[in-house]
Order: sequence, then C-alpha cells, then structure tokens
Amino acid sequence: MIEFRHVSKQYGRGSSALTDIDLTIGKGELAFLSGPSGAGKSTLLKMIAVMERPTSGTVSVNGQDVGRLNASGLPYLRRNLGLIFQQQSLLNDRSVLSNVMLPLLVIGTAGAEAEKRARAALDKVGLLDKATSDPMALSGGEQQRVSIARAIVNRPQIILADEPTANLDRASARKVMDALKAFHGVGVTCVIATHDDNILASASRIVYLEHGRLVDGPSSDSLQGAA
Ligand SMILES: Nc1ncnc2c1ncn2[C@@H]1O[C@H](COP(=O)(O)OP(=O)(O)OP(=O)(O)O)[C@@H](O)[C@H]1O
Repeated sequence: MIEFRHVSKQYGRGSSALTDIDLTIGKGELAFLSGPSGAGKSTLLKMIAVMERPTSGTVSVNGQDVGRLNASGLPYLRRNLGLIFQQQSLLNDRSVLSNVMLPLLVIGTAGAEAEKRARAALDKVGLLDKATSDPMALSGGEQQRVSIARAIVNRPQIILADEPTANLDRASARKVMDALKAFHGVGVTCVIATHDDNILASASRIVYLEHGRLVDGPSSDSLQGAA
C-alpha cells in the first residue's frame, strides 16, 4: 500500500510543486495520475521511489516511511519497484536482452538465471523475437515495452510509470497499456501518470492533480465521450 499524508514538496525556493496531498493507493490497485502539465504528477511518482523527498508530510510504502530512508535502505525499497521513467532510457551499446538482464546482474543474479528471467520478461511484453536486436532498431512503442520488461524483471510489487505512452501512436500505446495491465492482472500495484484521454477513458481510478493539489477531475465516464 502507498500512502501520502499531508505531503508537500517545494523545489528550492520555487513555488510548491505539491501541496498537502492525502492519498492512499491500495495493494494491487491500478491508479492513473492525471492533470495539466506542471501539476505535479512526476513529482508525486518520484516521491514514491525516493527520487525526491517530501518537504513536509510522510510518504509510506507498505507501512514504511520512505521519505526517511537512508542510502542503505534505498536499494531494498527500489528492488520492489519497477520504474518506467523517461530518463531511464535503454542503453544503445547493448542488445535488448542485455538491457533487460542488467537489473538482475546488478543485484548479483547468475548470468544463466538472469538470461532466463529476462527472456521470460520479454516474452510477457511480446518482444522475445527482438532479444538480439539493437534498441535503436525498435519502434518507440517497442522500446517502451522493452523498458517495461526491464522494470518487471525483478518481479516488483509496484510499477511506477511516467507517461509510458507519450509520443506513441494509438496502436503502440494500446500494446504498452496492455502489457502494464497484464501485470496489474497478476496483483502488481500500478501507478501511471498520463495525459492520454484514451487511456483515462477506461480507467477505474483517476487521481487528478491541478497546481500541485488533488482535485476532482473529469471522470472516466465523461472521457469516454471525448476519447
Ligand atoms: N527538479 C526540479 N527543480 C525545480 N522545479 C521542479 C523540478 N521538477 C519539477 N519542478 C517543478 O514542479 C512542478 C511540478 O512538476 P512535475 O514535473 O511534477 O509536473 P507534471 O505534472 O509531471 O508535468 P508534465 O505533465 O509536464 O510532466 C512544476 O512547476 C515544475 O516546474
């Protein structure tokens, strides 16, 4: 379970990126973060992964106040998180398979086991046939699905994705979302930031932010007409 209690975040001396956020995302839930550009969606995701820490308030993951974790506690938390962030792009000097094996090799998994699990992860996102390809030879949607395979290869309990369908055409976006929903289907908690009305139209839970505050946004019912 992910809990925000009275969480505010200010970057430097700038205005508040998030203000007094109270939010609970249950275990196994699929929650979408939406709202205009600059509303604080990425900041909220980053605080769950402790890529940023709250200025005040508490963020807890499975009962643990992660904002207070020290450097030695972070790897343990992150092992339970699958992160799909734009900054974490694929390494172009390695094959697709090697990119997906990397998180396992980093934590000391033996090569043969890492390869087996990386192949299984690629299979889950429908890209086993691209294992030996160079990431640059893949379409944007395929690259994003490789990122998902890399994020889930550690079998995380929680997936955090920031605009996973940005810059993708509708068919590719659907494949990326289907891959994410499949993990939700086996009990993984997913928190996904998106502007994409097509995705939001079928969302069961939308957390809507505006100017760093939680507000009642458009419902998925009202988006169904727009999408
Ligand atoms: N590292 C940073 N340093 C200073 N200000 C930041 C930093 N990151 C974000 N901000 C500011 O915090 C606010 C929220 O940004 P954030 O990236 O969380 O919004 P967002 O909803 O994810 O936007 P987008 O949809 O454009 O990605 C913005 O005003 C942004 O300029």
